[in-house]
Amino acid sequence: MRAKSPALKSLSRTFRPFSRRLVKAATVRAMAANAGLGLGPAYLTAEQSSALDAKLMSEEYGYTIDNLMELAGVAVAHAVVDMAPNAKETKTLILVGPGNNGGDGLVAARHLALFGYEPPTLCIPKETARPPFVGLRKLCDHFACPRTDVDSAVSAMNEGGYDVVIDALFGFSFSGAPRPPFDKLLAGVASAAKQDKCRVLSVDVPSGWPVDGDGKPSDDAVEPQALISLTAPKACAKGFRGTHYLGGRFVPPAIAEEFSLNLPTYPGVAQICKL
Ligand SMILES: NC(=O)C1=CN([C@@H]2O[C@H](COP(=O)(O)OP(=O)(O)OC[C@H]3O[C@@H](n4cnc5c(N)ncnc54)[C@H](O)[C@@H]3O)[C@@H](O)[C@H]2O)[C@@H](O)CC1
Ligand SMILES: [K+]
Repeated sequence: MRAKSPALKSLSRTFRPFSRRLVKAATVRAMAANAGLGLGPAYLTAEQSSALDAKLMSEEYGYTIDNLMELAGVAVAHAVVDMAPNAKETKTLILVGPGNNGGDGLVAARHLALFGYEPPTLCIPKETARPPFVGLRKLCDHFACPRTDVDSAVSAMNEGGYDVVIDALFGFSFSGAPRPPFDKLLAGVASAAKQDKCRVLSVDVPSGWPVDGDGKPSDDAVEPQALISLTAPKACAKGFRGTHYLGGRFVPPAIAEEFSLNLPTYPGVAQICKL
């Protein structure tokens, strides 16, 4: 090893405390990020979200959609408990979409009924005829969740008939302009939220918002009071100013690292945390 010159020795003596402090600061920043205290989690694009989804359900990791949907849905139910803890006096409507986002809503309905809430009313404009949706709807019937149609749901939301509306219409696979009959339902929930007729909790993505966009696309789009991001928040939620929950406490550490998720630490045994 080459010997240090006296000048270099003196320089390194002078700067050692600072470099130690810098290293320490970097460590603290990383820890703070991991604990969700400072830098916050990564915001995923639609493409990254679906790659992450595929990884979780790959042969290597072994999750099934039923596993993930159950944990996502139970987290949604926990977010409702946080928003409206008075179970007996909370009337809930769940807008159920045709994909997995809708499946999360169906799971949440059952858990809310199990938690002692009045069984949530379901508005399912399009019944997806394959597993796990068929079974999830059957279970909701066994938990006495009533059904409503699009027109009745729109009127009731705008007349203050529900305290909480869960928007489980579309998640990270939504694209383009909403097609009928979802367009009418989205316009209905957006106007009810705007007039404070109910509190809207959106699941994973506020339905109708472009997933990779930078927020609410137009004045007519729904602006939910609360959002529960699943696994990790999506790009469109970066500027979200309402109550922002994170759920989906199922990510193996290696996947969190591979996707640089920077997830916060969930407190204790909680299924959700606030971002
Ligand atoms: N790994 C995860 O993070 C997990 C994600 N889950 C949920 O799964 C969601 C993604 O599910 P999917 O990939 O099934 O997709 P989505 O539930 O986002 O929606 C796909 C459905 O919406 C329809 N659609 C798309 N754009 C439309 C438009 N403009 N008008 C009308 N219909 C339209 C499609 O035809 C398809 O039927 C996530 O957002 C999350 O809620 C959970 O179920 C499980 C775990
Ligand atoms: K949604």
